[in-house]
Amino acid sequence: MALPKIYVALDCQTQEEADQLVSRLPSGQVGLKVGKELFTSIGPEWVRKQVEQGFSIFLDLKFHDIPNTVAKAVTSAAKIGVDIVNVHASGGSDMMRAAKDALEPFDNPPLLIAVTVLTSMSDADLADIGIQVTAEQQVLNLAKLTQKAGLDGVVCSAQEARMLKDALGESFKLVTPGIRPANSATDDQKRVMTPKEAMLAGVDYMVIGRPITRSETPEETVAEILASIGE
Ligand SMILES: O=c1ccn([C@@H]2O[C@H](COP(=O)(O)O)[C@@H](O)[C@H]2O)c(=O)[nH]1
Repeated sequence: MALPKIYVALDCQTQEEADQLVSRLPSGQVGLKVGKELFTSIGPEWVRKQVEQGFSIFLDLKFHDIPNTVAKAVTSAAKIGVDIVNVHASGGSDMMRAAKDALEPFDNPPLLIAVTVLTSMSDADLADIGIQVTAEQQVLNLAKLTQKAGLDGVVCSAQEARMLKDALGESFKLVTPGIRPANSATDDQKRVMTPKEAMLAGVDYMVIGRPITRSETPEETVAEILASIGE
């Protein structure tokens, strides 16, 4: 079954807040992205419950560790029944291959995606950590490494989407946070695009958090965003 185009980032602290938000989202039209904040607060049981209720889940824990540890972590994620799980591409080829191999025994494994350069980082931020190429070049380098390791795609900014589709093919999946409807605050995101621009650039799945979760009327904001991308 096709996965939803938009995953709502449920960045909150408590089960009550998460339940309240989920109750205002149209199931079947959007997926849920569970990241470090919520997962560390309330754990896998709540995520399993959302899977049982029919939500598609992107478990965004960005595993980055030695190959054995990451392989075991993605196995645990697949057992929860999530549709997308991710690792950091900068963990290297051996780590990414170990994660991919760990998903082999599953009949219906999640998409395995690698984070390239966080959408909150600019060229200057990369220079600060000793990376002397542009964010765009580093995204391309890590995306090539990811594809060679056999993963399904990458997390990147929608700004890099067209370049990656041209270089790596249409079937290589692109998952893009840093999505901001026109006139929304960019917050801590530095490489951003609107939902419509992202769709035109060829993005497969968009992650949108605060523009929806901070809205007084999240259901209406989701409806407006879906309409803007023709969904
Ligand atoms: O490069 C990345 C990787 C992950 N994220 C996550 O996506 C959401 C974005 O939330 P917004 O409120 O729409 O900014 C958040 O959960 C991040 O952890 C990312 O932003 N960039």
